[in-house]
Amino acid sequence: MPTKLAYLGPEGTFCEAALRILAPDAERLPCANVTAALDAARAGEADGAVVPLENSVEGAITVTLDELAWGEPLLIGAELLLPVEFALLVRPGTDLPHIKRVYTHPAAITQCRNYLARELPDAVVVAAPSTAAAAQEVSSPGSPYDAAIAPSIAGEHYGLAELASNIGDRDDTVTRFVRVSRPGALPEPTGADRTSLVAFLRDDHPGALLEMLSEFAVRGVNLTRIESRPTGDGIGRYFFHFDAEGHVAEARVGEALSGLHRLSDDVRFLGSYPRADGVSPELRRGTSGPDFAEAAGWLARIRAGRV
Ligand SMILES: O=C(O)C(=O)Cc1ccccc1
Repeated sequence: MPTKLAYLGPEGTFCEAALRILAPDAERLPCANVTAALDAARAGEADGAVVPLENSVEGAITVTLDELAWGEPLLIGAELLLPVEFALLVRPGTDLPHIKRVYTHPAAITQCRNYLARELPDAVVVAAPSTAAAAQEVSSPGSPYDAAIAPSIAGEHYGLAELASNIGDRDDTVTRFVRVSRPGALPEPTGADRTSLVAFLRDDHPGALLEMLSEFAVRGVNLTRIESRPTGDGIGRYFFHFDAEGHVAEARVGEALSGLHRLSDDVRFLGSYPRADGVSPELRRGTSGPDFAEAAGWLARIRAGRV
């Protein structure tokens, strides 16, 4: 039976492009937003979902971080780094001076800031559920929007003209997408893996975050992302997202996570999965699997009085 994956639709989003690379044979279920895509995976309407997690210019896609932290647990099983290029798409015949209202996903607004300031300084820019949703809307005859910022492919799909190409502030922008599914067996360690988790503070005190970070530091686990997100319980209340190098099956990562578990209110494991860039961690002396095994053997010996 082919896999069915939900994603941030409609057809023509960057998310769809990511899904096609991550799972070329999967059946695709376009959803109106990230929450709907993850809920489809949670409810079993799909076997999983592909959603954007962060991009190299603007940072986190916070809706994804928050969705993964709350609600029914989902596990990340794969990631993909997708270069993103933005096009300015219009109904055929529209030219630049006639563009008063631009529609696109918030991540595209922040990544095309210079172009918008330079070429369309007076245009109102409105947030859309996705880039392709914006293109689809602009293609409808009575649309209040004059242009969409979206991938070129969305322009082709919805019959729009490409008025300007590659309008991102940087031409090396990359978005990280993840494939998530309901909890099950983890991918095997590959030697170049990433582990994602969220941790909730037990109590607020000086050094609380430092204590969490120390659990990684003392075991030689490098972090690749750390994010604080509000818990919603009032100003100043935060929880933390971590991406760490390595797989939970490895001693140094596993022990860091159990250390974190001991001092946190709650730790939600979000998965261990192969890194898209294939980079293996540089292990510091004394932090390899055999080092941990040797130390455990030593401890067992001295506990048995064999000194
Ligand atoms: O709206 C899309 O096409 C997405 O997949 C989300 C997004 C938007 C802008 C940059 C990267 C991802």
